Amino acid sequence: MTVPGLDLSLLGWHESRAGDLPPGAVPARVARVDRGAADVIAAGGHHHAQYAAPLRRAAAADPVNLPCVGDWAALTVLPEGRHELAAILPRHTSLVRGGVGRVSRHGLSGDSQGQVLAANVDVVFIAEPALHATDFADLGRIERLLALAWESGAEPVVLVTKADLIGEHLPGLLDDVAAAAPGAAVHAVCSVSGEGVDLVRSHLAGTRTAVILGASGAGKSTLVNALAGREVMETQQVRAGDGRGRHTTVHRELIALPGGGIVIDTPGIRRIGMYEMSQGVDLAFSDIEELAAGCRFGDCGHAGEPGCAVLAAVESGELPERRLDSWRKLQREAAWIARRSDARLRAEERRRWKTIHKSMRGQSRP
Ligand SMILES: Nc1nc2c(ncn2[C@@H]2O[C@H](COP(=O)(O)OP(=O)(O)OP(=O)(O)O)[C@@H](O)[C@H]2O)c(=O)[nH]1
Ligand SMILES: [Zn+2]
Repeated sequence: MTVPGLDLSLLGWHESRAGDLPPGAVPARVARVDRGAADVIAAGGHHHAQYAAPLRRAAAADPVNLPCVGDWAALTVLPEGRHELAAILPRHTSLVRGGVGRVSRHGLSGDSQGQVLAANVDVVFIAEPALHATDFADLGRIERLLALAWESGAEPVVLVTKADLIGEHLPGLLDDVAAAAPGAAVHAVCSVSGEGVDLVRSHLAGTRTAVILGASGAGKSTLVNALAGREVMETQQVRAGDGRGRHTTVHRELIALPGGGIVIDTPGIRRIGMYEMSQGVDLAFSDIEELAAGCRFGDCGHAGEPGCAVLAAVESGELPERRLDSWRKLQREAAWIARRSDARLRAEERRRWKTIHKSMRGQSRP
């Protein structure tokens, strides 16, 4: 008897990961997470799987260990037929958001440490409309999202969406965007006419996984639909226990595109808050880092010191002053986030020592 199986390589599975699986487990990709459980896709089909005890313990110790969309997991079947996630396989990349101080009832993310929003992402698309309201694309927002993208370890690609809206100004805008995005590809896209959609698709070749970041109204959903060639919100036939069909509407957060490639689209990624991004900021502003190497003083603050190559580049017009300001702002933001997580670590350390001291005092009492 053959069980019709899904080809997991279409979801980005590589046999090289098989060695990470514990014995008796099969690979499954996390399509959506709930408290304490996840919807996963395995070769045998879709399953709703609870987290096994060791996974719950690891997640309680550090929420970074919580399964997230895009994770590859080890799936096991319990004797009573229930599915369980035994472990998360090592992540190649992760989009991490700094702690939000949320206390969950089940203690799975009961402190304010980092939270992984998506894992094993190869490409981060940054969608910025060519025109929004009355203004052109916001270069500062592109730079900020680029810093987050670089930090994740994935390849950043900037998409200037709604390219149809600015006509002859497009080439000039693309030049400005390219200058704000050193090291990243920049494409113009119009999801309505389909122009540029193939360029977007080319970054997904070989079943790569992407996320799309961008402000509300940037055209993310329209682009996903253009890539998928259909409405992604779909009505799916689900077999109920009594064998009769029933209809449910599922919004999948992990979308396998018909032409190959996977797009992760979650509300959490859409609402971008604070992430750790100090390394990402350095990478997003590699042009300024390079210029700074030419400053006379190694610790130059680029604030009027003699022999400052960065200010000289602003003076000559090589570096837009806007970009220097944007860099300063993001560096301050990154430092603030880093300080905050340091303070959190110190507070935790203090708590731990307090507990240890308490128990030691208890022991030394006669
Ligand atoms: N002219 C033009 N309009 C577009 C294009 N792409 C999207 N739009 C329109 O822009 C609006 C917002 O698009 P969405 O795809 O919903 O934006 P989104 O980024 O998913 O927004 P959120 O769901 O709020 O995050 C819609 O009215 C779209 O029809 C485009 O290429 N050209
Ligand atoms: Zn300098």
